[in-house]
Amino acid sequence: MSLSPSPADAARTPHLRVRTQELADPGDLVSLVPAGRPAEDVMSWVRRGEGLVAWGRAASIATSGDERFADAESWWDALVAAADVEDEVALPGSGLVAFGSFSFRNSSDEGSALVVPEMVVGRRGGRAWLTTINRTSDRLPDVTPALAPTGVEARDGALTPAQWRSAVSDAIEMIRTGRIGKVVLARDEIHVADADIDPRWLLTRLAARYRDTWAFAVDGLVGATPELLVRSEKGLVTSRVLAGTIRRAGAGASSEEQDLALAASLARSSKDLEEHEYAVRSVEAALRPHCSSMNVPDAPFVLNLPNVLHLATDVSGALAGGASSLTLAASLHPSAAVCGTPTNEAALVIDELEHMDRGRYAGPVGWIDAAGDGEWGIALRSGQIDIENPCRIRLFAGCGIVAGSDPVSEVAESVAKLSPMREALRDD
Ligand SMILES: C=C(O[C@H]1C=CC=C(C(=O)O)[C@@H]1O)C(=O)O
Repeated sequence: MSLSPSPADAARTPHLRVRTQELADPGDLVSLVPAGRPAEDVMSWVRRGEGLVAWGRAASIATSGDERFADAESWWDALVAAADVEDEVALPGSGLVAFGSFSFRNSSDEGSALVVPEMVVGRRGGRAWLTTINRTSDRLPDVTPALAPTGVEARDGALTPAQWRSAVSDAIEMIRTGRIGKVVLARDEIHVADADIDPRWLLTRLAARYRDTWAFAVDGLVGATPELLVRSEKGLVTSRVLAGTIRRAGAGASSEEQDLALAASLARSSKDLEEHEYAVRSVEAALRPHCSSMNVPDAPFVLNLPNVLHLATDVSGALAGGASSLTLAASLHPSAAVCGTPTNEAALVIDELEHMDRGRYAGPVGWIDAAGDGEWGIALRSGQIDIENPCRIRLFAGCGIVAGSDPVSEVAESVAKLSPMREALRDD
């Protein structure tokens, strides 16, 4: 997987002592994260009660720029080579793991990070485990309830909704003149509480309400993404591609009949099918060089979330060449689900029209283990807690724009995509 580290790198590489032991069912994973940790030291990757939660910081690297993925991977390879690991569970995600979050753009002012926690609790297929890293105690901390944010006030981010709607109109014009085929435009909003925001509160609410998403937290970035950029496990690579969205009638209000009608209209919408096709093709093109064979379904299915329905395609492949999950995530980023087609021109349009640095929103977020296996989502439906001022969180949402898009509907779709985080910040 990697070249041996140079003697100078080896001298700088921390020597981690890692122990994984089987655990009796620990109950709800998110509620195990202890109170009082800074937001940047709380980690999660949980879906339907399974996955990983972690806390503390045994080692970490901050990277940025064009080489952010490669630099993080070299650091990780050196760390793995130097670690002393005893792992009685031997499942993907047991033993040594790092959680990562990477900026959307090479030029972002917000860096990227890989963090190796001090304690990890995992559950998979009914088995649970505890991993400790450079710790002598293997006692789980006491469970303490998460704290609801109070006094939360919201304000516009870089653009007001009206300004963003006009940016969407400009994008549609650029598409009609043939400059690009598709672009994904995002907007942000700022929420400020009157005390530090507890990431455990957000995770608990997101994991309970959005069970088909991955509730993640890495380095202060917290969210519930429905989109799996890549999972790589024991030679099998999978990716869940989403693009093309319809709003549901209202939280909990939709009847089964309404949902079926909405799903049928989404599955027939030529505008959404076009938007989706761009995203699937970009994922297929990025994965193909790493796979000996691939399965790309001809037609999408409809993924039903509490706030929206999405067109979804599960792409899979047999890994050839042994790239790590992080290398695969780097090759896939940015897919047309978050950038556009053609990629470079769409990225320029994003710069021209969004007027903001996306930071880590829409970048890869997830985890990697010592074998290189891991799961990387796209950081959607999320917010970045400000590490300097943890009372403040910046939320994001974006929408794929194609020739047939309507600016007013796109603003409404962005509101629906902001709703999981807006609701998670409430105390009711
Ligand atoms: C960019 C976002 O969603 C993407 C993923 C699924 C559906 C999308 C859409 O229909 O526009 C977007 O491509 C976001 O949620 O911020």
